[in-house]
Amino acid sequence: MALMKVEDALNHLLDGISNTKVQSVPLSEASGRILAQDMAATRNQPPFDASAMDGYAVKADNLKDLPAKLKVIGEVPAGHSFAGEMKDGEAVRIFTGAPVPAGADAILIQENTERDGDFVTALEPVSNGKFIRPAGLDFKEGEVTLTKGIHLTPRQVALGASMNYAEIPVLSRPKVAILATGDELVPPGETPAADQIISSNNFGVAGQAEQVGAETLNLGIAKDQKDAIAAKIKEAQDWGADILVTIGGASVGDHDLVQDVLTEAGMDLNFWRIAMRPGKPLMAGNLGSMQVLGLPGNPVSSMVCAHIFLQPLIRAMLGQNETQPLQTAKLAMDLGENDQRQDYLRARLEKDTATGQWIAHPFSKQDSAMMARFADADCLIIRPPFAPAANKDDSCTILVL
Ligand SMILES: Nc1nc2c(c(=O)[nH]1)N[C@H]1C(S)=C(S)[C@@H](COP(=O)(O)OP(=O)(O)OC[C@H]3O[C@@H](n4cnc5c(N)ncnc54)[C@H](O)[C@@H]3O)O[C@H]1N2
Ligand code: MOO
Repeated sequence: MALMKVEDALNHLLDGISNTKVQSVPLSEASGRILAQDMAATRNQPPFDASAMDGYAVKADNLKDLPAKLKVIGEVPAGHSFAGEMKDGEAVRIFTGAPVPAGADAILIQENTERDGDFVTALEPVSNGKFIRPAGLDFKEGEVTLTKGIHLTPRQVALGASMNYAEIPVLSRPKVAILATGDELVPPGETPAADQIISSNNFGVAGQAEQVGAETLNLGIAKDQKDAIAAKIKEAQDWGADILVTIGGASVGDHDLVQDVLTEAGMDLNFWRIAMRPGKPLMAGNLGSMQVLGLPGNPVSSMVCAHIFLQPLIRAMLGQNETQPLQTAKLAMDLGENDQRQDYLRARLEKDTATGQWIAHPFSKQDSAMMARFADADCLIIRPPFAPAANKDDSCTILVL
């Protein structure tokens, strides 16, 4: 079977993906979510002409000849209104956020006054409208201030609150169930037998899924037995997974059963085996409405495939279709010519202090089982299939991790 190009596989995977599942969440849970509908203000903000300062509501014309003595006819704190109308020669004591009394057209800050009993003397002039926030200054009723599809930041959540929404309609988080497979695996914290290792990939993959907005379910570890794997697939379906991610058992060995079990359960295979390194045995398919992504078991392979395939899939389900931005760096060493598989070389980044450019140092060992090296990497150097040999200082394409 020929290997499929990464780009073609990604196009197949993302073709027709969307998510129309919408839920309402309280404001306290809205930050970081994707807004599912336009949101219009249900009121003006401020809802009235409001004082921006602590001082006196005045008529600006009364302050032409200074000092000007005005009679203080009342007081209006925030949350209260002044009943009645102010006339020439009068002032109302006012505080920040309070509605401006009828008849007043400016706020004189208290620092520019002298108070004496029921009278206040203005020491400075004030222009018409000074320190008054007109009704609707911030936003007006009916105005769409939050548009569908945005990634809600804390600022936008605060805006939603000030528009008087207690809940916000957001796209549901894609549900990603993650299954590790293999007789050799035990969960972290247990005592493995001499021939066993610790299952680690599922935690890294879950973290990557959550990073881009998914909800995850750790299905644990299935032994290399068909019925054990089948039971876990059923568990994913019962949970309502949008995506089932399997880890391991994707290759061609006698104990690589995952694809067989999925096929027996009714999966339509989308693609299998990609021209990439690491990640060659990657598989994708559909089991009913559930997307299935079969990641290779080697720890670095599963993590790189999650970057290149799982994260874009989740993001597409959240309507976020732009691709991960790639950058360029200078190579710190010569590289030989590449074969048919697109290479993702683990590398450390260093900043050239003279030019400000990134310099990428590929690790000398690139074994896809070496998680400690991968954890230390800053980027992946992407080398297309059949890339010619490259020299130190040549430009290279990197994906910053
Ligand atoms: N004859 C061939 N053999 C292999 C090929 C091939 O094309 N022909 N491909 C190789 C490549 S490339 C990869 S990658 C691996 C992937 O194989 P599987 O997806 O079947 O993975 P496993 O065999 O189950 O495991 C590989 C390796 O990773 C460890 N592993 C698995 N799951 C976990 C986990 N959850 N946490 C930590 N480590 C895990 C497992 O113990 C193995 O050491 O196949 C090559 N073989
Ligand atoms: O290409 Mo496989 O994904 O090691 O290491």
